[in-house]
Amino acid sequence: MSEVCVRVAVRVRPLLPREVLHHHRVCVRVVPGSAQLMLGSDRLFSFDHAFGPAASQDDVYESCVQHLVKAAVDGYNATVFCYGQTGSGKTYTLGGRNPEGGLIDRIARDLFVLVEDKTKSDDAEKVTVHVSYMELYKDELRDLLELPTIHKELFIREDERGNTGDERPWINIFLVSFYIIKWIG
Ligand SMILES: Nc1ncnc2c1ncn2[C@@H]1O[C@H](COP(=O)(O)OP(=O)(O)OP(=O)(O)O)[C@@H](O)[C@H]1O
Repeated sequence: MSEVCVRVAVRVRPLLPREVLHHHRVCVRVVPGSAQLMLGSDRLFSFDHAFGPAASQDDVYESCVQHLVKAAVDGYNATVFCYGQTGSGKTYTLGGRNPEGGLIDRIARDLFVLVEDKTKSDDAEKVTVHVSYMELYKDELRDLLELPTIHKELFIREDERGNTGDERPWINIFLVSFYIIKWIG
């Protein structure tokens, strides 16, 4: 695995139909064959990965995320997060409401394949997968696995070992085991 702990990818989304209609123009472009982005004609920014408007969800997943799923199953901590201004494509990239699916779909698919492989190996241990799904919007925390709580005050707490999520019932945590989802909240 790479020695670098934090890697940054930039993704330029295509113009939306309404932007084309309003004659908006793209002002950034990926320098071909590089991980650099040119803003205007002379401002160059370097990243670990740079994806242009034609990049697919698979391109992003396979270059930036897939190896982290493997690492997580091998016992490493891994975090992937999207950051950007409103409308820049964070939800799209993660997988919200588009037929191609996104990172979350691909992570879930590969995670269970890897977990299943692991449980078949000779030194197999019991593997459990937990999932929580929350959104921090402005200063409000929303539990996306229990929409009726959307207007409740929710908190994230850490225990003495730095683990989050033990503060149930604040945030729902579901135990997921081989595609069977059981409520343990
Ligand atoms: N790579 C892409 N290819 C095609 N359409 C995209 C792409 N990225 C984003 N879009 C479209 O751009 C619009 C805005 O994207 P999205 O909702 O993902 O932004 P966001 O960063 O999550 O915004 P917000 O912070 O407001 O929730 C959506 O209509 C989405 O379908």
